[in-house]
Amino acid sequence: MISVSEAIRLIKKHAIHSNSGEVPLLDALGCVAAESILALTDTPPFDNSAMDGYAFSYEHWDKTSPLKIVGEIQAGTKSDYTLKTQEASRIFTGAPVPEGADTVVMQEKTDRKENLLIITDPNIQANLNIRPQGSQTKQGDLALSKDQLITPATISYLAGMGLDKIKVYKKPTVGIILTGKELIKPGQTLEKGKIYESNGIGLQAALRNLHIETASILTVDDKEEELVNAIKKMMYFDILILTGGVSVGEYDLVPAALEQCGVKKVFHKIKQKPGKPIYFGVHSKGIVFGLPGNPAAVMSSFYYYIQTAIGLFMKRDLVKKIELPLDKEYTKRPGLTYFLNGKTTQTGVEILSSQLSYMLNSFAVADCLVELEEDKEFFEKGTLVDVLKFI
Ligand SMILES: Nc1nc2c(c(=O)[nH]1)N[C@H]1C(S)=C(S)[C@@H](COP(=O)(O)OP(=O)(O)OC[C@H]3O[C@@H](n4cnc5c(N)ncnc54)[C@H](O)[C@@H]3O)O[C@H]1N2
Ligand code: MOO
Repeated sequence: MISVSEAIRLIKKHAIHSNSGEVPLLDALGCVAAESILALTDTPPFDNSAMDGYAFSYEHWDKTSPLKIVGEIQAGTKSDYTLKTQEASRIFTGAPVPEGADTVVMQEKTDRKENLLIITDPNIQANLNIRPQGSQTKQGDLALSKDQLITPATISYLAGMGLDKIKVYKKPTVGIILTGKELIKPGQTLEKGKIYESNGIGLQAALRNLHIETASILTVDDKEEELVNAIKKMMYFDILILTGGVSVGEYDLVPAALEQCGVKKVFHKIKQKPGKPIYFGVHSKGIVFGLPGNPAAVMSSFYYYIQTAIGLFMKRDLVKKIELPLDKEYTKRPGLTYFLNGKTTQTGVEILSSQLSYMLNSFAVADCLVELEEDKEFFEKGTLVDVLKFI
């Protein structure tokens, strides 16, 4: 059995590193830009109005007499006239400012009688309510730096500059194999000896949280031939995740089946709780995690180990730990690192009550994993501990 830190070191050594490629803008959500982007055009592309109101030339405005309204410009249209002295144009938010105008007054600050306009606010300033061409980004400016995380706002920003694709570090492809004769789908009637399969959807949800769609999920019986066939079908994924069948019983066939398929074991078993029998291996096209079947072990292994690997593909640090004081004292067995589900509070972190690896009732309401170091047994109230907040 190896330590948690050695397991992380080995995953970092063997996980296949980032691969970049162009993707449609929406698919870049949650990815990191693999190129810097220079603005192709000025944004905004033309001087336009920030308000619904009237455009006029402040410079030539005679405040003692009304302005004459000579036209109207809607957003999406353009004006074909140049305003002369003491002329104004009705204008709407986003519409191009007509030639000859340098200021827009919002309609609430005017009094209009037919086509005559009086500006009622004496404090109007020149250039008010005009959004100048290129005031956000000028053609050729650095619009986005390489290595920037793409958020919904980044996507909107880039689309606003006319981009529909971007080069990013690609998300890994992920396949899942669920093993166990006892598994039936939620929604079916439960027979004695069977349980509802829940790891598959849990892993899919955890992946979707990182904007990764699982390409394929297979459920197989604990039969070597079935398992080998399923593994062979799924070996083209960057990351293959199996659940169940990694312990020591006669029906724990995953490590042997992986070996038959040419997967090279990197480690099997970590000094930790839950998820002690976790398996990690490599083959020419990808990496393989064999997670124990217990649902809490699946979840904590995902957050800690699989997110580390996914982060390497995507050039993102997905396992960010913070230090928080324990709200209450805690005693554990020495010799194993504990990953406990917890809840962050105003003052620190609370370790939730039910922590056995077959139970998810407290994990279901947790917002973090608390990592308690291998060698220590007693943690007094206020001890600073590593906390991995869920994304
Ligand atoms: N003699 C020993 N027995 C066990 C040891 C050990 O060291 N010596 N380790 C225990 C620990 S710790 C764990 S964790 C489990 C891991 O067992 P497996 O990886 O072989 O997993 P299974 O036996 O197939 O399943 C464990 C548990 O999880 C349930 N399960 C499986 N798949 C699903 C699923 N998709 N959805 C929901 N629940 C699932 C399964 O029914 C079992 O109850 O081994 C201990 N034993
Ligand atoms: O490692 Mo197991 O997941 O404790 O039951």
